[in-house]
Amino acid sequence: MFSLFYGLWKYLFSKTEFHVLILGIDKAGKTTLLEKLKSLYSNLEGLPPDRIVPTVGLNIGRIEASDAKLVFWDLGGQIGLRTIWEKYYEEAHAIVYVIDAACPSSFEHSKSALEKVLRHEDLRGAPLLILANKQDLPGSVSVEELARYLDLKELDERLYMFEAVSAYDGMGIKLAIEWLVEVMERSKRTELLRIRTGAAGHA
Ligand SMILES: Nc1nc2c(ncn2[C@@H]2O[C@H](COP(=O)(O)OP(=O)(O)OP(=O)(O)O)[C@@H](O)[C@H]2O)c(=O)[nH]1
Ligand SMILES: [Mg+2]
Repeated sequence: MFSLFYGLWKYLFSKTEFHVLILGIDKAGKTTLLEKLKSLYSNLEGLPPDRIVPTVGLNIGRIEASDAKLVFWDLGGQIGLRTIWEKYYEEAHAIVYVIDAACPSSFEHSKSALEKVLRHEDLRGAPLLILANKQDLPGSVSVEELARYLDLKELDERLYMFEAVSAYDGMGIKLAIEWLVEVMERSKRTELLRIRTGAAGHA
């Protein structure tokens, strides 16, 4: 009986922990973004950009933002590492897709990798935040231009937003995270994941 009430209490009052996948092709700036998030939202000082190396495994970052707990999973974007991405899809509440907005020659590649992500059944209904990163660099394109380049057709009813950011100076990041928390809180996918974890917890 106690465990039933405790389960209900936890369900109603504890903060949901949201799992957010940071994806994008190599060198887009995913790990630099993760480190910036740590600096902006926690007492931890994130690694400076010159200490960050290409990701091979998984980097994890935990922050609290807009009264929610967020766990970020940052994966390697090199082509041979992308098969690992899908192992994390099922448990992800949302996707942050990072694009190097200062490198138009990589847009086609970024677009096809993103389309593949969006087609995956395990990510159905997951809100999508597309970040046009490296806005501190001259020549970086705006979100409008990037959206035109990508011309995504697979969005259906998915909640999504484009945001111009810089993982170096932090531009746009807080706005983007605010949006992310808000949509994760009201997305049907969050409800489904909550039911699934609840059911697993009581099995
Ligand atoms: N100017 C500028 N450079 C950036 C920014 N974000 C990342 N970079 C640089 O871009 C390069 C790649 O950054 P990473 O964070 O390692 O990229 P990644 O997406 O994690 O790459 P993989 O781990 O290989 O998938 C590094 O030289 C970073 O310093 C940014 O906002 N502005
Ligand atoms: Mg990385």
